[in-house]
Amino acid sequence: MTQLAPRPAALDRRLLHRARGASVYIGVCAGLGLAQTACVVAGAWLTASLVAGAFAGGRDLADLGPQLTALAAVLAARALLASVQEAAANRAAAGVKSGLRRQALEHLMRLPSGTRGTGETANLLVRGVDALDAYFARYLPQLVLAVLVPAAVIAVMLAAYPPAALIVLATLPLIPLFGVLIGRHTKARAERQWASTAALAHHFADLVAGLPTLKAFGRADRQAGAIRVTTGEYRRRSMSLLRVAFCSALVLELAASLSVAVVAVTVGVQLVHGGLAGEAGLRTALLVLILAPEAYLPLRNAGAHYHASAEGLAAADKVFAILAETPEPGAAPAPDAEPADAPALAAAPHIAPPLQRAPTIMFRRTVFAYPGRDPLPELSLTVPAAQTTVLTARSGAGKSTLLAALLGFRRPRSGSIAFDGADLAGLDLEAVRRSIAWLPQQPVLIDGTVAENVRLAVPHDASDPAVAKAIAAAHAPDGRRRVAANGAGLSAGEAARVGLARLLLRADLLDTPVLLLDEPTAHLDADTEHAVLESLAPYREGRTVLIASHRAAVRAIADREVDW
Ligand SMILES: Nc1ncnc2c1ncn2[C@@H]1O[C@H](COP(=O)(O)OP(=O)(O)OP(=O)(O)O)[C@@H](O)[C@H]1O
Repeated sequence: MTQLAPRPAALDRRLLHRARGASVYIGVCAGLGLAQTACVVAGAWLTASLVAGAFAGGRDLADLGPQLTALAAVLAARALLASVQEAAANRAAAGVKSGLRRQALEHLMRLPSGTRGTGETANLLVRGVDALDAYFARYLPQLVLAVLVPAAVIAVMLAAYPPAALIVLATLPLIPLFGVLIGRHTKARAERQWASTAALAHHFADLVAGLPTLKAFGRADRQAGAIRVTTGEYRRRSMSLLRVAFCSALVLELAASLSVAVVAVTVGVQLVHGGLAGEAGLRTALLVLILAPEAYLPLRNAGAHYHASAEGLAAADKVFAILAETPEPGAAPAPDAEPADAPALAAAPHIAPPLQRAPTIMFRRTVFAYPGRDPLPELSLTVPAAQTTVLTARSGAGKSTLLAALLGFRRPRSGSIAFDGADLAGLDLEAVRRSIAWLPQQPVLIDGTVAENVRLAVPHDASDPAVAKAIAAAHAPDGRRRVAANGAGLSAGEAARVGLARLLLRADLLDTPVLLLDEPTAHLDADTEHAVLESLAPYREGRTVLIASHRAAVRAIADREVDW
């Protein structure tokens, strides 16, 4: 599992920079925050004037009518501003989240494949990024208010009753100070909690995929036990994070309440001793008493929401770690690459055109190695142009690895691969891939019809007759037949033929000079195998074809067989 990157600052610049519209949102927050601050001060002033006028000034309802109306208007404006704020926050959060997901997905497509867990990545981009709601919709607006409201309150208090302003000024820093101290403690817990969420997602994804096998071997109950352990760990860590969040809220609440109490006692003593006398004195005392809690409220809220947004920030960190990973050489630039990416793109290999004719493919002293495994034996091999070569090496010798390497999905540890003498490492991978039609050993099938699955073979939309032709040539099931995710609903042989139809459609529409087929007839009966190989014959003409197979019928069509 990748390590979490360092914790982002309270106001995460990368997040604001990466997310289009986020800076506009901060501007909107600031504007709304200013208006809300004005409402807070005006509301306090009007309430204090009304109460002081009624009790110390002896004014009746008719006298106080205009002020009452003004107070109602201020309260209504405050409620309206809060709902506008909420709407803007949700809109901004939705935009930022979809932007981050899009950037991460586009970047993931440019990274070497097979390097990260599916469950973990899906969890990060769905649940993790969703957790940013708390950051954008609740924390950021409170952060803006936490700057504006205390400043306004202190300014008003300085004018009305300076001792109260000094008390607020002295005690206010306690809130962020305690917040930071507790926040440091939260950091490690939030990271651990995120790690256990990721482990849980990974475990679930694996379990669901392998459930039939586990049931067949009577291991499903054991897995339930493993899930119990993982969920128990997740629950323990979530509770521990929540405990810190509750304690933090309590400490901040306590600090704020004590500070307000000090202000209240000071004002009360002045009222008793006549320091604040008459209607004006009562108005000042009430104004200070009403405003004092308002000074602490946004800071306390910002502290509380920071904990709620910690998970989203930890997830954003991981998304940035993905965005910082170096794309594979020759990967297409991101559609909206940031200006900062420009030098890296300028240094990308020369963009070569797709291979124009059937190439000779050469593996020169190539060694492949998987992490934690002994390297596969060194291999030198020439695949002649416009011929069909069948790889018959034993199972596990590295045939699929070889085919994947031609697509740039695996890179040799040493040695080289060349198309017509041009080293693959120096070619544009996108262009090379456009020149190849590939049938993997287990074609990935998506939820949809057979025809929709076949259409995936080409980047643009293929015509119905072209799809139908490919399906017929591959002897694949009817194009209208439904396929569930992962090919559920099709037999292994049918799934393989849908994969083959993809290869044929791609070869037809993109005129790819190279065909790579990994065990194309592994699940087929002799008659269907014969029919499929016959259909393949015209597509092999004038193309460099490389097939991994041990089947006698496939070997029979080979111009050349290679074993090692
Ligand atoms: N992702 C991976 N991680 C670790 N080892 C791998 C990975 N993929 C393949 N291997 C190992 O690399 C070796 C070659 O695998 P590969 O699938 O290329 O063989 P193959 O000749 O195609 O086998 P088969 O005929 O059974 O399909 C095997 O020992 C396999 O266990």
